Amino acid sequence: MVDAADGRAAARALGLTKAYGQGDTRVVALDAVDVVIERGRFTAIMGPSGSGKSTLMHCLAGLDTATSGQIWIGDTELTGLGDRQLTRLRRDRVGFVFQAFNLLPTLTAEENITLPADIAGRRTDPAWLRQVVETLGLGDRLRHRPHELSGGQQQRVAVARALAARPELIFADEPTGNLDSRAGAEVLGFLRRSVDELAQTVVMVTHDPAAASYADLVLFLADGRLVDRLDQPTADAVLARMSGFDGPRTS
Ligand SMILES: Nc1ncnc2c1ncn2[C@@H]1O[C@H](COP(=O)(O)OP(=O)(O)OP(=O)(O)O)[C@@H](O)[C@H]1O
Repeated sequence: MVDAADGRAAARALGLTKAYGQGDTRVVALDAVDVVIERGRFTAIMGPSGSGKSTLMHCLAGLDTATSGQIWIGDTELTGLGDRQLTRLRRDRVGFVFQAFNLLPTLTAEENITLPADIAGRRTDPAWLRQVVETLGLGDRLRHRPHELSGGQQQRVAVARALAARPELIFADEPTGNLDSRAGAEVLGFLRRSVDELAQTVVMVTHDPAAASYADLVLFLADGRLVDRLDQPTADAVLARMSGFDGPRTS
């Protein structure tokens, strides 16, 4: 295991606590979480509904701020950064894939992939883009608009968009939630390849043990705490661990 000072950490948190609301309505979504996300690995975050998975991802990605504790991406401490600095950090160093593909319908696949860089006034490295497109099997789909693509292909475009700027970290929140199991498996296979062949770092929140089995490591949350981890997970082993926690979601 890597400790918080290790250079292999793509992101890390120490004593990360996140509370919402005040007084009687106060909810502690994360309770003093220490976590290390290793570079060049595929990490899945699992746990029952309400256990804090999305909150953890949002805090690590700089989309939400901590109530207390510290968070780093690489060597940059997020806690203490202002909104503008956080926005720049997310834009330059983090890629996102969500359950909804969030593609612009009037743009081609290629235009969607390069849109974030275009908006930031930056050129996407053509050699890298070619490699991403090839790895994701999108070479013959670049001129298509989203409605001409299957759900799985649209999500692959969204993954390519997240990879285009060569981010230090990709966060994926239920990336297969809108896909049937075959298309979901395909997208997960491509996320896996982006780690194995493009040396990317992926953190994925999922409810699905089969999806988690594509990861190198599964972190389990329950009631806002990290309660377990599983290396080289299989779907069966993930399911067995899940059944040990409070009220795992079956849907
Ligand atoms: N903006 C918010 N305001 C108040 N409470 C919140 C907010 N966001 C999350 N919570 C609460 O924090 C806790 C953790 O929520 P979170 O969304 O991180 O869980 P999760 O594990 O991602 O759940 P799910 O699997 O259902 O998406 C829950 O009790 C939730 O109700």
